[in-house]
Amino acid sequence: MEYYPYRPAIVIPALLALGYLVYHLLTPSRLPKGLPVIGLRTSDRWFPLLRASWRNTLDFKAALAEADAKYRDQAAILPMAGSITMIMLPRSETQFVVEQPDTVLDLHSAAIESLQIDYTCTDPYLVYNAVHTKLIVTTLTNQIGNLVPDVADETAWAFDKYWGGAIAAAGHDSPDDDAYTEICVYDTLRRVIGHVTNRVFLGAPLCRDTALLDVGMAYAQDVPLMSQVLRLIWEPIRPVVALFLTIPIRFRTRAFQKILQPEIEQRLADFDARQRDPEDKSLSPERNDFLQWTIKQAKESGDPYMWKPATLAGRILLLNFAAIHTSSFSITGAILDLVAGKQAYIDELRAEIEGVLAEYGGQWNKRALARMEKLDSVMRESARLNSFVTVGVARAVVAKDGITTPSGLQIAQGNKVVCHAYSVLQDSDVYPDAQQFQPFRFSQQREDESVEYVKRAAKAFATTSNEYLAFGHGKFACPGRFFAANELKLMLAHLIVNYDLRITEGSRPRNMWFGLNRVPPMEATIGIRRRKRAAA
Ligand code: HEM
Repeated sequence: MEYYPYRPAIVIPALLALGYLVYHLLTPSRLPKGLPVIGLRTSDRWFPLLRASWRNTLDFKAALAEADAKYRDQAAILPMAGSITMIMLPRSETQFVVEQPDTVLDLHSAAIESLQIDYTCTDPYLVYNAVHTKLIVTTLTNQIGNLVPDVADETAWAFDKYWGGAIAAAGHDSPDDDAYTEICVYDTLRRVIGHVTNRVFLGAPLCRDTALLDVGMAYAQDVPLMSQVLRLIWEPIRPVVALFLTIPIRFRTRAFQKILQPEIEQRLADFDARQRDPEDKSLSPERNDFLQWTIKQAKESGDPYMWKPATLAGRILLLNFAAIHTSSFSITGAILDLVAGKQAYIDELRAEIEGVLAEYGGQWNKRALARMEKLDSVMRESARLNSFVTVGVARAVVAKDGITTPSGLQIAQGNKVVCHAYSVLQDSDVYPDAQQFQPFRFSQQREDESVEYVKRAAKAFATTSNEYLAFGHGKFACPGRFFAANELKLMLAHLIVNYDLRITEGSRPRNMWFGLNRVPPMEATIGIRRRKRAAA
């Protein structure tokens, strides 16, 4: 009993707590002085920043409402537990942020910190040297048209597997059965998206390897979760704690690499053989998918590290991380919005899709998709209402001398700035009746011929602006957005033409908040049945 205070279970946490306090007292704050703090109450006399940060973390929606009500036109400090304290700039300065070069305000440094890449990525160099992003901007975006038949084929196959399969399993697949089958929107759609997106990343048959997709999805779930936990841990001990916390991530990365290894080795051997003899008829034709483009890019770099199977597989895993959750959230939101809307919306969409497709002989292609402006409008309107981006264009101040904003605020190196996104997307001065889902809001604006063409075209799903940060904005806006827009539109069109959705007008399950982000209700279910006389 007399040794009680010296027990390790007491001494170690006490020392850690003391170290934490000393470390913070000795580390000078880099935040600008005199800025108001979002989430702060006048009664907060002790640890005001800490208390504000917990308040904001527990109710980030309320923090954003306060930011919008009080600090629309002035900068404010936005503390969050487990995140570097952010500086939220006034709405008028979003354009200033997106115009800064990455030597001044950097997206990558912000993302590396936010996702704790040094711990959550088994090879952080893949992110520090993100050459796959260049391939998205160039090759993937240029190939969208050529990839449409593959995307259409995989979409049809995957919907048949998950939606058709659920209908059959419920015993409702006979032609005269009118009953609806209940399916979970997010769970089925993330699988459909996993197959379709990996058709483009890896080609068939690998894109149908459910073990590969499961590992990729689990990795994409682990990274945001673990990075959130890691950011809560005191920096000096974080590397040690991370060794244990990231075991599942290392396990999944290894499993992903192992599944891909034979394919990568075969492709590398074929690539070399083709280089030696381009006329070699014994080789199968060169594939047109992301893995193949990455191999070519790696070989052109001349650096053997770049074509190591682990490097190539690591890049595909990172792409799965960037593409699948974002796209799944987006289409889940759109389906839930449509189901909670009116049958007339679906009828109008079907008329557009079937009309345009008939003009192209029933064949999907990029031009046909571009002409489906109502479909495009539904995706943009749903992203406006449900975007996971709540504070946008997060950038780390990397310039040695910091930056001075247009309003004269001096922000030192090492800080992170963010801009208003959610409150703008939900602002009725910007989007009239902003709380309402108006599926054809943007297609109606595009029809208005009194407005010049460029401004009308700027209402397309993938077009970004200061008022529409769902894909970010400026030079570092999401590079995959043009591909995502095409893929998601094709999927939505496919399901609208081939399935009936049970409309539950006015009752849409609410989105959820996960730290800084908003995500769709992942358990939400809807009623579906195969449409009679399906046309596509
Ligand atoms: C609806 C689907 C998608 C949404 C809503 C979305 C959204 C975003 C956002 C908000 C950013 C950060 C931009 C910024 O901070 O300014 C981003 C970055 C990124 N996205 Fe997407 N994304 C989607 C689909 C995709 C797809 C399909 C790919 C890959 C093919 C992709 C690849 C990336 C990459 C690599 C980055 C980082 C860019 C960089 O490091 O410069 N995204 N995305």
